Order: sequence, then structure tokens, then C-alpha cells
Amino acid sequence: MSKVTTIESKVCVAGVDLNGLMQVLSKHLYSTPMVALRELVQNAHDSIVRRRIEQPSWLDKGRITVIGDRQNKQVRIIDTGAGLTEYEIHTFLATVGVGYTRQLRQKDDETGLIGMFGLGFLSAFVLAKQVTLITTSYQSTGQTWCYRSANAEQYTVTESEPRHVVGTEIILDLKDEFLFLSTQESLNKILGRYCILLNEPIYINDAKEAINPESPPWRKKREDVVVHPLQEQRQCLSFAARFEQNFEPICTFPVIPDEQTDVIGMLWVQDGATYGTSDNRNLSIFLRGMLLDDDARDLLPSWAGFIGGVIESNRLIPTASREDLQKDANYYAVQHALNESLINGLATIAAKQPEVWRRILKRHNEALLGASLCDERLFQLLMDTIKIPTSQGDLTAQALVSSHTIHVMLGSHGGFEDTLFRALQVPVALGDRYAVVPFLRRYTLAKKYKLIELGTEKGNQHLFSLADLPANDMEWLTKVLADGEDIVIARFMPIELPFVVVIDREAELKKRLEEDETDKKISQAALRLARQFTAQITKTSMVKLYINLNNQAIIELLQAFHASNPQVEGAVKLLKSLKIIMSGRDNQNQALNLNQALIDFTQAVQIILKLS
Ligand SMILES: Nc1ncnc2c1ncn2[C@@H]1O[C@H](COP(=O)(O)OP(=O)(O)OP(=O)(O)O)[C@@H](O)[C@H]1O
Repeated sequence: MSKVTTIESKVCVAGVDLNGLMQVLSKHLYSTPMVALRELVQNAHDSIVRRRIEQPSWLDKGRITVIGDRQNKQVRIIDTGAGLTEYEIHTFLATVGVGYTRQLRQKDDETGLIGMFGLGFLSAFVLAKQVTLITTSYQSTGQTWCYRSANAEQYTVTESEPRHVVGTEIILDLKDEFLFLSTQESLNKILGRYCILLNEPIYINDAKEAINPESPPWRKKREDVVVHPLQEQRQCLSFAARFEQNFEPICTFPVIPDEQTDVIGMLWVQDGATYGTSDNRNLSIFLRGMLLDDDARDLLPSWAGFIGGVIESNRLIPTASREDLQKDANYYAVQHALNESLINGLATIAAKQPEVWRRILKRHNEALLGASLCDERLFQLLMDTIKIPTSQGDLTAQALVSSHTIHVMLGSHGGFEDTLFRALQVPVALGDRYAVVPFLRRYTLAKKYKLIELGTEKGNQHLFSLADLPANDMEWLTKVLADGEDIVIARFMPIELPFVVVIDREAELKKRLEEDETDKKISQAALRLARQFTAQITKTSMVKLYINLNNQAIIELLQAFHASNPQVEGAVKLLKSLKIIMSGRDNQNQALNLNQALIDFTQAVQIILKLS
């Protein structure tokens, strides 16, 4: 057995470089120094809330005034809140990491108080060479205290002339680089952004009107203010427009809280066309009335690239910088509630405002096509109205149905599928466009239709019924008509079409991936994934020439060949050049020389004319 020696251990206390820590907290906690103004206004707000809680006899309206004093190079923040006693200045204001607000919140968190970390006041020292706080507590109205500090580390507290006005005034002697904050314009801009939903009115300089005069529409509902629905709609749209810089909102709908979250607010659909992958999501989050983040797009579903919103919640927990959120259960509950509100909102618009709904579909058809694949309810809502890009323009899926079947082409527009279906006068969906194939798979499953994916072997089997010819006919047809394509004898519609050059889209994809690999155009990881799919594709020949035995020209061509008719040469020239001209974009084979085909075509016409 090994011998264990115990050495007496001593508990040590870690040292703190107070100056270094202060620098980190005050200078590096926030992404911008402007946040200091937000923190001080927030303290003013919390102090008013505290006074309402602790001094029920105080029934006045709270007031926060922010004054930019250019002459004295100062910004002053004045509130009619609870004020501080001398003891409270030392214990809460001057002690980093301790705040009275947190204690109050621990008793009751539904009060609307915002502060919790006991750090925000420090940020004043980022902006100011000296910070002065003059305060009179509601608990001792005859005493006024003056706190003063240049670095938050050393400070003085002295009693000054009693003011007999309860509340606090903070005076920031601005550092030179922040002198611009003393202009009305800067204050309006910064506080207008952060504090627009704050519950207490904020006045800048001697302005008669607060910068946050208006309750947001959802609060009006709570306050039971009765508004005509049309007027309400207009108010909602103009409120939304304040938060949407790049687009006009088309319509708004409310965010509805559920048992898991208290989130409330509004969402809107942006005007301005989007494509399937556009991401213009825009979400501002306010916590207890204070802006936390105006780019919180991750809370919206990823398919909602055309949605904007503004929400507020008292339960979301901010990080200490109050610029981001903790990703806890509350966060995910809000995410869920937004998804639900969005789907319900779209459904309500579709049912109640058909004109607006049409406009939404027009602007965001492609994005909605993708969205419908993310949620069954959206799919149900959209499946009959959403438009699919087809060979005949944008059509509803229902308009694509012919004999209980929908055709989708996997190749790009202008391929053989196009020729065939143009001849058939049946629209065919463009499968290379965003979300079209998965949408149609789901649609045909729901409606019990057949989906034919053209260009795949399985899809082609539905179009062409295979037929047979004697070997010497096959050999002759290959010799006179093929340019390296495999000849397939079949019968198909329309009978007017003598043949069609068919590209195997799966083999085409395989070839493209192989080329991409050599060009290193796509990452190895993506290539490996794609290869798992293409490995199942064993075919190498990509091009087939389907010859239509139902076509009169083919029938008579074979008859002329059997009868050794000398005029067969002109007919062959005509048909072969027709094949090359028709193969259009699929004609990537250098042997299929379009110029030669046109020459042959001209000669064939000359032969016919000579004969007649
Ligand atoms: N204008 C004010 N009026 C009255 N008390 C104030 C005022 N400003 C600050 N205080 C007191 O000082 C404490 C510390 O303020 P500080 O801004 O550092 O932190 P906080 O507001 O509590 O929390 P957070 O760091 O989350 O903002 C507050 O909890 C409050 O008790």
C-alpha cells in the first residue's frame, strides 16, 4: 500500500486589481460607449419604479429629463425617483456588483424594474472625466447628498444644501471625445433608439413632448383603449415603420404569448420582393421597455426572411452588457411563440384580408414556397394558392395537373422536356427552381396525384412505352439519325413528334459533380455527401434518341428504307437536321453541329423541290 502524505492546506483569497477590474467593466463590457446613457436612464427609470413601490402615497407621474449642456460640456440626467440616502450611496451606488434594484426584484420580479447586475453606473466613467450625483431620498427629504468621483474607485460623499425635491440628478462632465453627446440631436437619436418603449416619459432639454409619448399598440390593448379596427391597423403599420428601415410593412399581426412565455409585440410582412433564400429578418427586442438588441433575427424562424418585428418580454435574461440574451428556456419559449404567432398571423390575413394576402403572395411567393415545407399548417394554407414556376409561366400546382399527373423537369429550362411538353401543350414545372421538387412531392402525396420527374429513368418510363424493331432497321436508324446517342424505339405522345433527344438528368448531375471535383469548385465535405447520392447512378450514357413509332414521318421513312426508295436520302437529311435544331440547349455534343444541320436542312428543301 502506498503511503499518503497529507500536507496541511491553507485557504487563500484571490487578489483583485480593482483598477484593472474597473477598467474592464467600464470600458470593455459594452460594445459602444453610448450605452452609458442607456444605463443612466435605466437607473432613473428603476428609481421611479422603486419610489412607486415604497412610497404608495406618491401618486405623481414619474419624469426623466436629459439635458445636453454644450456650454458647460455636460450631460445631466434628472429623475423624480426614490433618491438615495447616504448609507445607500455607499452600499449600492459605490459598491460594484451590488444594487438595491436586484434586492427589490428578488422580492417581486413583476414590477418592471430593469437593473440586476449592479454594474451599469460604472459606464458613466467611460463618458465623463467626473461624475457628480446629487440626490434626495424620499426617506429623508430634508437631506441632500452629493457623490463625486473621477474614476469610480475613489469618491467623496458630502451633504449639500437641502433641495426639498425628491429624486436624483447625475452630472457628467464629458470627456472631449464625447462632447457631441451634449447636442439635442445626439440625445434624441441615442435615447430615441434605446428608450422608445420605456414606461416612464423621457424629455430631452426643454422639449414639451417626451421622446416616448406613445404606448405601443399591444400595450394600448392591455390598457383597454378602444380604437376602431381601421385606425388600429394604421397605427400598427406606422409603429412598425419606425423599426423597419429598408422596407415598408405590408400588414402587421400581434405576437401572442402562451403559458410558457410572456412575450408580446407585433410582427409584420415586409414589402419588397424576396427570393427563396433572401434573409431580411429584422427583430428588435425590448426588455422591460429598454432596447436590448435590434438584430435578434435568430428568434424568428429561418424561413421567415421577409418578416420584421418588435417584441418585449420581462422574462428574457440579458447578459451583463445587456446587449445579448441568455439562451435559456425562456429564449426558446419566445422563439416558439414567435413561430406560432407568425403562422397564425399569416392564416388570419389569408382569411380576413384577401387583397393584402394576394400582395404577400406576389412579393414572397418563392420564400413562402420554401416556408410551406417547414410547417404542415403553412403547407395547408398555401398549397392551393402558391404559384409554381412552370414552362408556361407561374401557375398554381392545380393548374399543372393533367390526367391526375404533374410533370416536373429536373433539367434547366429549354431542355428536351420543354420541347416535348410544348408539343403536348401541357405545362411542366421547373424542378431546378427553389423548393419546387419537394413542394410538388408533398402536394401530389396530399392530393393523391402522380408526380413524374422527367429526366430520371423512372420518370421517362411514364412518358415512353418501349417498342421493338428488327435489328437491321435499328442499325440503319442509328447510322442515319444518331450522333452518338443510344437509339430507343418507343411510342409516345404527341404523335406529331418524330423523335426526341433525351438527356439523362441523373447522369448529367453525376458528370457535373465529377467536373466540379476536378475544378475543386465545391468543398470536399459537400462533394462526399453528393457522391453518396450519385454513387447509385451507374449509367454512363447520358443521351438517348427516342424514336416515335406512332409518328407518320418515321413510319414512312422505314417503309422507304425497306423499298430502297432513292428519295430516302432527302427525308433523312431533313429529319436529322430537325433533330439537331430541336435539341436546343441540350445540344452540348460538338458532333451535333447546328450550322451543318441548317445547311442540310436547306439542301433537303432543294432536293424536294427538284423532285417535284
Ligand atoms: N438615479 C438613481 N436613483 C436612485 N438610485 C440609483 C440611481 N442610479 C443608481 N442607483 C442605485 O445604485 C445601484 C447600482 O446601480 P447600477 O447602475 O450600477 O446597477 P443596477 O442598475 O442595479 O444594475 P445593472 O448593472 O443591471 O444596471 C442601483 O441598484 C440603485 O440602487
